[in-house]
Amino acid sequence: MEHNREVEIDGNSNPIQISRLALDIGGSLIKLVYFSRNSGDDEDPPKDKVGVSSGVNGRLHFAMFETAKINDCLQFISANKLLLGGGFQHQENCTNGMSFIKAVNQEAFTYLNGSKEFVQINHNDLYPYLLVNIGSGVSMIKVDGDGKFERVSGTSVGGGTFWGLGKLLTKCQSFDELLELSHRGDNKAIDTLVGDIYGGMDYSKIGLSSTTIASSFGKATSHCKELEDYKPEDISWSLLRMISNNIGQISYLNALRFGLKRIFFGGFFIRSHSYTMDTIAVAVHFWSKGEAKAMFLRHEGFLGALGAFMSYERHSLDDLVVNQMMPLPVNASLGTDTNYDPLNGDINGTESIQCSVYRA
Ligand SMILES: Nc1ncnc2c1ncn2[C@@H]1O[C@H](COP(=O)(O)OP(=O)(O)O)[C@@H](O)[C@H]1O
Ligand SMILES: CC(C)(COP(=O)(O)O)[C@@H](O)C(=O)NCCC(=O)O
Repeated sequence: MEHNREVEIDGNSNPIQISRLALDIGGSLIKLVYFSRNSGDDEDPPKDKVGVSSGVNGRLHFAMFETAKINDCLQFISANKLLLGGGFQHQENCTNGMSFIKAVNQEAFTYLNGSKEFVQINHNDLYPYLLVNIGSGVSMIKVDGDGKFERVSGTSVGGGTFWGLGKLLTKCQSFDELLELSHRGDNKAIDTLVGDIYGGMDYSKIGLSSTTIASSFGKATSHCKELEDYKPEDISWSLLRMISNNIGQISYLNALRFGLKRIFFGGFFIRSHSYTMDTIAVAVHFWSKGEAKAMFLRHEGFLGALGAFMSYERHSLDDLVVNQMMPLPVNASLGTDTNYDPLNGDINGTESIQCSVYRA
């Protein structure tokens, strides 16, 4: 079922036609992806002599809401006249969403020593890979080809654990606040390091440096300290490292199990956060001795919604072409922020990119 509505949301009172909307309702967050075609562009574009359509030009929009505040989402859909139709979330959609990386440039990247390096995906050399979706919990999916996948593992220690434990331990009121705290944290105050056990020295015999975490939260066992004696920023940083490290390690073990060299990490837990990506990338590099690579995605949190979007009955997986990978924030405050860097910024649910949709 398709819905086309005239709606004015472009700030210039130009009508924007919303052609299709996909929704992924997760344990923590609702993700929305919708396409608005340029005013004047025909929903049924002409075909050439051999039947190839010229495509519909428009923008692909991304939006995110907390699942607990589903009414805000419904209000957004209603206010913007985005009528719900067709999108629904299930495991398959996560892997369908991965075909987005084939449609766009500068979507997948590696993260090492604090810098992103975008990787041009070679379609003939994409499979097999491990997809690790870090949402409320974590799912690990071995992907062997288009539509060929198997859930091989998972762990309940995921994004919900970080946010849930972090909220209890730091009294933070939002996920963003908790993440922000971690920037100022020092895990030495809470984690027991190898050096704490071995008199400040590396344990070179077994290849562990003095700064390696020997026991996450190990110092919190101290009898003379209570929760109030620890800084919330140190707790946040230790928690983030513990969870990211653990996911990195389990991911590597699963990659090893199936001989996979490439691991893509998705899910809204990552939020393009430098410490999170760095910890995961270092864990994969460390455990695989450099054999396996951690890859991240610019639209990491939207794989399920993109999968639903790309599963539309009348649109095959290959019919989305992002012809200009220049994201423009739809959010007015971001739009006027001259420091906003679309390739490095966190897509916090408000972004749109130029694209064309082709009929299969
Ligand atoms: N604004 C936010 N509010 C709550 N959680 C957030 C937010 N931004 C990122 N997260 C993280 O993202 C996780 C949810 O990721 P997501 O991929 O949307 O999974 P789900 O489909 O289970 O909702 C949360 O558990 C939390 O760690
Ligand atoms: C149940 C889920 C697939 C739901 O996905 P989510 O909403 O967390 O993105 C996921 O939370 C999960 O795989 N949890 C780990 C379960 C386990 O293997 O132990």
